[in-house]
Amino acid sequence: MESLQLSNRFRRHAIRPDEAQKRILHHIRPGDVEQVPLEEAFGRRLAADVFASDNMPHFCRSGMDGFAIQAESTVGASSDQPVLLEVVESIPCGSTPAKAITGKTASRIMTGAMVPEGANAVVMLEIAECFEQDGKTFISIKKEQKAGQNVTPTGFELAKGDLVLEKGRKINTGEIALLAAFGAGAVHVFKRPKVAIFATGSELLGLHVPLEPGKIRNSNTYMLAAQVREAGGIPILMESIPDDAERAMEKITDAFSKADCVITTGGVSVGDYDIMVDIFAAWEGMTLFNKVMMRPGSPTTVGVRENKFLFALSGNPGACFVGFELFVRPVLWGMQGKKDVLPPEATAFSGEDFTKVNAYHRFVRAKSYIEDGKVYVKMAGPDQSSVMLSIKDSDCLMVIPPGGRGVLAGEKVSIIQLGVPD
Ligand SMILES: Nc1nc2c(c(=O)[nH]1)N[C@H]1C(S)=C(S)[C@@H](COP(=O)(O)OP(=O)(O)OC[C@H]3O[C@@H](n4cnc5c(N)ncnc54)[C@H](O)[C@@H]3O)O[C@H]1N2
Ligand code: MOO
Ligand SMILES: [Mg+2]
Repeated sequence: MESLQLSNRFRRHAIRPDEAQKRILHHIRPGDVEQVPLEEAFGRRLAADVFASDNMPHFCRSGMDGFAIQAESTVGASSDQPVLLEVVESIPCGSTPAKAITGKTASRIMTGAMVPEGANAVVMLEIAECFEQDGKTFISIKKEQKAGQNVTPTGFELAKGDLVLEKGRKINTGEIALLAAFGAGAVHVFKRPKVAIFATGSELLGLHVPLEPGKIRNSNTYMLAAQVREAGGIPILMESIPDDAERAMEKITDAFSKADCVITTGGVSVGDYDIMVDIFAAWEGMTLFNKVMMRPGSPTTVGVRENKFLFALSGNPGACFVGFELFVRPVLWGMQGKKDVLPPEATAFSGEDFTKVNAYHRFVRAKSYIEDGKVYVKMAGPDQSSVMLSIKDSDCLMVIPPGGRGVLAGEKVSIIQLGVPD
């Protein structure tokens, strides 16, 4: 990096939030791949498509405890004229039947066991009356049975070779079950991106010291670490940087060698001690944007250096939170191979008037609820950029377009969903 020119304050050019995201998307690259045991794969993202290695199920399977029969053998069966079938064997789970079924025979079968050749239905144990005669076992069936009943055909769920899970998909509970079923003891997944997090500001205190006048505890680092973790990354909590641009530059440069991307919070606006402005003026990376037409988080600045991102988020907790969701999450997702990386958008009905409009898009921390089968959203609390409290109560961001008169109660509003399972 070049030497700092502290007087060289950045000239700012505000761009729309969607344009800012577009610039970011252009630079996202999937990260490295590693192999992990299946039991450690939960929450990771697949680095390759997974195809069915066998039919699922790979044999025709009984869905009930009962008797495997040929449905046709029960044609005309009634209470007056029950059909009698000789029971020729008993098939437990895990074994292969020895005898084929004919129109005159049946086999005792357990749930999950392999249906014998010739059989196409299973009669539930409760329906078939069992009796012994001349040393042989018989069942009597008093009702016609349908072909296919209580039988799961081979390949009912998947055929061998079917695409089961796409590359980039998150391994959740259902995926784990499928991978185990296909014998994937180890899975290729994208590495979790390592994210160095710096707070900047001489007012910041550690968590274990008492408050002092004019100082606050550094909460953003921990909030961001939680967001990073939730987005699949590994947070590296760096020591806070005092308002000293030279030292900040050294520490940030050093962090680039250890982490896959770097986030800073604070010091990005136009204050005398807003050192991130000087960093972006002096660094060797490419600055993608240094102002976004959005509230909160308008001074958010993002750059790329050797394919690694530097996100300078606002110090105000509300703005820091929103900046992460709009700009950092897509990158962390993309590095883990996720296909759709922009935060999921939807529409809901506004549960209240929101008329605080300005020239920029507003991303309002909001809470959704369902009433009469419709999804409504309301502000999660005071929405100033400096407010922390409303973050914990928000499950979406209401998107209020610039200009106009805002959104009235009952009108449709765009929302960005937060924390949606993906
Ligand atoms: N004259 C102007 N002033 C401001 C403008 C502007 O355009 N002209 N922009 C405002 C906007 S919008 C925002 S957002 C903030 C951005 O501030 P910075 O990103 O420079 O952040 P700081 O100045 O460092 O701190 C702001 C605020 O946040 C608190 N903070 C900082 N770091 C943390 C942390 N790690 N944990 C918790 N809280 C933190 C800090 O103490 C300040 O209260 O600038 C406006 N000003
Ligand atoms: O853009 Mo700032 O983050 O509103 O206060
Ligand atoms: Mg500032």
